[in-house]
Amino acid sequence: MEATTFVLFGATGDLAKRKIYPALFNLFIDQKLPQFFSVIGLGRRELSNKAFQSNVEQSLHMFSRREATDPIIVEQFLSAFRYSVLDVGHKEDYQTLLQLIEQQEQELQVAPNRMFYLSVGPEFFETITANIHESGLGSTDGWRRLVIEKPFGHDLQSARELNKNLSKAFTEDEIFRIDHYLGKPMVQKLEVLQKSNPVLKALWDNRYIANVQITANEIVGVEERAGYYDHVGAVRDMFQNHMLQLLMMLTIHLPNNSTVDNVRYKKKLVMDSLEALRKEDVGSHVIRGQYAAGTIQGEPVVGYTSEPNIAATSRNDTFIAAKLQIDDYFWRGVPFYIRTGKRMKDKSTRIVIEFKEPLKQSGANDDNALPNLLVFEISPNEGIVLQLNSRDPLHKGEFKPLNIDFHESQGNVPEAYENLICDALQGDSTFFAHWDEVELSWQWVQPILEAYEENTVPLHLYEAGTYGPLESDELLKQDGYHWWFDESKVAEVRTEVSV
Ligand SMILES: NC(=O)C1=CN([C@@H]2O[C@H](COP(=O)(O)OP(=O)(O)OC[C@H]3O[C@@H](n4cnc5c(N)ncnc54)[C@H](OP(=O)(O)O)[C@@H]3O)[C@@H](O)[C@H]2O)C=CC1
Ligand SMILES: O=C1O[C@H](COP(=O)(O)O)[C@@H](O)[C@H](O)[C@H]1O
Repeated sequence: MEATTFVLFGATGDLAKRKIYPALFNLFIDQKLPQFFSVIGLGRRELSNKAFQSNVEQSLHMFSRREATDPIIVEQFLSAFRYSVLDVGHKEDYQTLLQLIEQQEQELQVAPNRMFYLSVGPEFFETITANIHESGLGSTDGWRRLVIEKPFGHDLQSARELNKNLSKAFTEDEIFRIDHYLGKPMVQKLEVLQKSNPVLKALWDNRYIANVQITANEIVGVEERAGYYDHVGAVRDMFQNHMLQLLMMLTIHLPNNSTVDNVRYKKKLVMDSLEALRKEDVGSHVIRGQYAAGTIQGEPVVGYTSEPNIAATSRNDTFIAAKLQIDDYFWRGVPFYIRTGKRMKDKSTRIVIEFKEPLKQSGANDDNALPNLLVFEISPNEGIVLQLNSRDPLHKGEFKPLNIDFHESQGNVPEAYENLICDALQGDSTFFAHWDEVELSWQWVQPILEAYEENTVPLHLYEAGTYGPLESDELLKQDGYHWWFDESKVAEVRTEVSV
């Protein structure tokens, strides 16, 4: 891997501490960092290199999946870290930074490859990229890359504005937009599983698939993020980015030897084929929810509007469920149900593919036959389950579901940020969001944002510790389906199964 200077804006922040340093450490242990690799951390507060290194070390002890117990290894890792004071609006700080980077590149005699990682609030993105451009930091003989964190805009118009401004300093090929769901190992496997397994490939369309359910349930509430969350809600925080990315990754049809460009092109095709939602139809396709007080894992929790720093009158959404249709050759007629919410009963991110039931249609004695399901468990555990119908040896003539269940051992699974940072260092943008996808995603959700803004869609309260408003069940019920694996339904299925 080529020599790299990793320039980290926001080096004293939460994301750096919880995700970026642990990811770099794990990559270091796995020998996946370039031989010549240095990190320059930036922030407004004054810190010596030593104090910065000590903060980084602390974050490893708190958040790394691998223990940072060997002092020699930890010392080697930390020796790559330097700190420089930078206020994003102070042009002179960029000159100091440039001198520091050039001095290091010369001392080490390495190529001037620079990766600028913006782990700061989105309000700084434009100022920082403009200053990188003007200061000469971006004028390098080596490569330069920009890594940015979501949110990429607040709506369609602001996203376009942001992109226009970023494009003044970096080309699309140089911009790596992180969507951490694309770094999750199971999401990265979706592409390979589908394109490299004829058995799945053959079933991957509307002839065999009845419906698809994509769920990201969270137990946590708004936590300390009121200032951010109360302005974005579930639709912007999770749906526009992570959930639509999951939809794209699942539904693209790729050739065996697909390239980054294929993946991006096919994702764009999916988004282009999504049936547009008219503002007046949002009420019949989208369920908006907000959590009320309830009980989670035996503990009482307050409702959203009683959370610290949330106004008692807030109508912000903490839950969304939506029905989408892709109008293309492969998926026409297959409903995709997507939901995500905070303060739900359990933490689970999964995709369930429910297959059609030709047996039912043939009039066979199939009262206890369940549909075939293929389940991708994304988190907290990673696994794949295939539910088939088998013969019940005790009750001849009846079916007995059989689950083929593979779960990855958790210790072996790299964190999303490890995968993504490693890819960005190699210049591989397969698992980063291209501007086309981002723009089309905002375009699709824009009528929802407007309907919410105009309050033309009901806001359903749901008790914390449940699976969201009952209306979300109705969304599927009207098509003859139900959400799989909500706990009560699992119990139902298990009763049928446990003979
Ligand atoms: N935390 C998380 O889990 C996630 C965060 N994100 C995104 O990552 C980004 C960073 O979030 P997070 O780490 O939580 O934010 P924090 O508020 O914890 O950190 C912000 C960082 O920005 C620096 N900063 C603030 N103002 C300035 C300034 N004027 N000049 C220079 N540096 C400044 C701060 O350093 P100092 O005070 O020293 O100046 C600090 O290092 C955001 O875009 C967020 O949306 C995305 C997904 C998850
Ligand atoms: O991006 C975000 O994701 C987290 C959920 O991520 P996960 O990896 O734990 O599933 C969510 O809590 C947060 O609100 C959102 O900003």
